[in-house]
Amino acid sequence: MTTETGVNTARSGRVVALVPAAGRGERLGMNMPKAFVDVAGQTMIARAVRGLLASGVVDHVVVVVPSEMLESVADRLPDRVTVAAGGAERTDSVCAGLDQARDADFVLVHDAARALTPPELIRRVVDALRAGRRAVVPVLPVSDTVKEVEDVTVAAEGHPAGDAEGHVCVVHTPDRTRLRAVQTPQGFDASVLHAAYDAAADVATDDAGLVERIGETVTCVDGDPLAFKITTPLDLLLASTLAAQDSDAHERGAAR
Ligand SMILES: Nc1ccn([C@@H]2O[C@H](COP(=O)(O)OP(=O)(O)OP(=O)(O)O)[C@@H](O)[C@H]2O)c(=O)n1
Ligand SMILES: C[C@](O)(CO)[C@H](O)COP(=O)(O)O
Repeated sequence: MTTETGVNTARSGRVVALVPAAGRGERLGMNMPKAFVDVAGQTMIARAVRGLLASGVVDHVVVVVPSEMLESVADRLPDRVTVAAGGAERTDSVCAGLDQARDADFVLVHDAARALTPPELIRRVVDALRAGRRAVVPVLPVSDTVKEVEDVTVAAEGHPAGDAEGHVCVVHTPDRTRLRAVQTPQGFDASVLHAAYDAAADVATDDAGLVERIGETVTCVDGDPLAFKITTPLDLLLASTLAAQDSDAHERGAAR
């Protein structure tokens, strides 16, 4: 980035990516930690790490795995990748990774479950950090109408008595043009992420949520549909199909 006076303000510094991969994968229902599930010949965690390294903008990766898998993973790590033991909640796992990223100037936090994230998206996040943004999230417009709802069995007084049978009712329809679905990697100036985690009183569903709570501005860059989170069996089917198509296309290209 260049200012009006011609001074280059691009920020240099070491980029460390944390890959929380210690989740149980309850919604996927494969009876194994989700990050170790195969997607067309490679585990989710291997795909996520390869994408980060292929971006060319990440210096080091810390994968955060269930504690019982620490030793087996440590035995077969590629260069520039280290491992930490995760915790009960995603925020605990990110905290464990952050402890191993004390030398970072910029930190990316990237779900192993977003295994097909294109390297271009990772570069967009890092470019925004280097241009001076302190917290960056990739986002997509929301295509469904989203409702805020309330369980009327636990609602405040004023609802009709007949509603108190476990109905869920709509209380509000937010303006969809102001909503975005948020992906990863989320990128941060390291000092900002450390401050957010130091101040965190409870868990949040994403890292930028903790950064918002300390009053920092979070900047949006374009996300990518391929960075979807593999959460359910349908997501896994989609990811496996896309990844298999991609490797078929590579093989056809190599055979030409
Ligand atoms: N205690 C946890 C929980 C989640 N994660 C990681 O955070 C990312 C996003 O979480 P999610 O997709 O919800 O994974 P799970 O927690 O495994 O899924 P579920 O809620 O269905 O069990 C995943 O890469 C997951 O491995 C983690 O490192 N530690
Ligand atoms: C961090 C995240 O991927 C941003 O969309 C998401 O909030 C993780 O949520 P999950 O319930 O842990 O999958």
